[in-house]
Amino acid sequence: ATFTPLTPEGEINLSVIGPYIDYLIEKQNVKSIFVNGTTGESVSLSLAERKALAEDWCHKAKGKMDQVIVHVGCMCLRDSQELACHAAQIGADGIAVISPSFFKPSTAAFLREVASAAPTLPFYYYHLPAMTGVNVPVRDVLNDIEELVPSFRGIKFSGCDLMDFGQCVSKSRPHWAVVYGVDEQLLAGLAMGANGAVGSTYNYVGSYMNKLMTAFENGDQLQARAIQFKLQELLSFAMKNRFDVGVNKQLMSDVSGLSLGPPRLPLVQCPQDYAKSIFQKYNSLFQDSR
Ligand SMILES: CC(=O)N[C@@H]([C@@H](O)[C@H](O)[C@H](O)CO)[C@@H](O)CC(=O)C(=O)O
Repeated sequence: ATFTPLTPEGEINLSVIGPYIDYLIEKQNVKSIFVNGTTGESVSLSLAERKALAEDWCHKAKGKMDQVIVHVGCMCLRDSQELACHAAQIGADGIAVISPSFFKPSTAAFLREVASAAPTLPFYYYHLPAMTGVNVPVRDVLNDIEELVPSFRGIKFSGCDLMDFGQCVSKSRPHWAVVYGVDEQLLAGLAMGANGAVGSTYNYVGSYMNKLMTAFENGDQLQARAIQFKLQELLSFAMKNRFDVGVNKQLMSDVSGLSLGPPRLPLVQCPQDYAKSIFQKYNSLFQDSR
């Protein structure tokens, strides 16, 4: 899940996107990206900014990355449809939609209507209950979902309810992706059957977490756990203080050397002292990961 590069003045900074893609591929072994999601501060961006970013990510990742999934969720159905239609025009590999969260849905009709604006694009439902407050079990959303949304191809599950996640895996079809999005417990998601991962921390621990996935596939639980525990140690250090997109983005800038800029209000920039201490913690845990 990519961060959105901003200039120090807070404007979107497209000049960073090319080097950012190269960094992810070369240093983190990350082959696919999820843009304009939570990490990308999509809810703080205008439609015009989201379109410009999506276009640039798709254009610059072409021939380099396997997939660019564009998140098009908005509070307003018409806005989501406009972004979905735009994603199809710019050659995105798929779209994802988070549930609207002010007026909370009781059916999957919103998903159906967004998907219908880009019927040829693979469609993913993005579940993030801690942020949206939409706690409808995803296993229920999946009932007859392909009749409702013929382009449905999977779930990005960023919740902690592993029973619900397991039920999604159990109900999934072979052509779906069921990817897990709580990085600090990816191993549990893999044990439950996740066939991929999307998350913010893979920006700077991607190569490491790829090793976790390989260890898991090889049945090396001790190695997989050791890697998971390191990420947990970094995040529990950060969460004791503050760990939001502002802090996360600063850490990525420090690790990668890319100038990702500040977050946009209402998020605020990470204080310098704190940025230093979290970067030190990162280096003490992951110095061999870059
Ligand atoms: C709430 C939140 O931001 N969750 C992150 C996680 O990667 C999260 O930052 C990580 O697990 C640390 O808690 C992702 O699930 C979000 C994500 O993939 C996105 O940017 O759309």
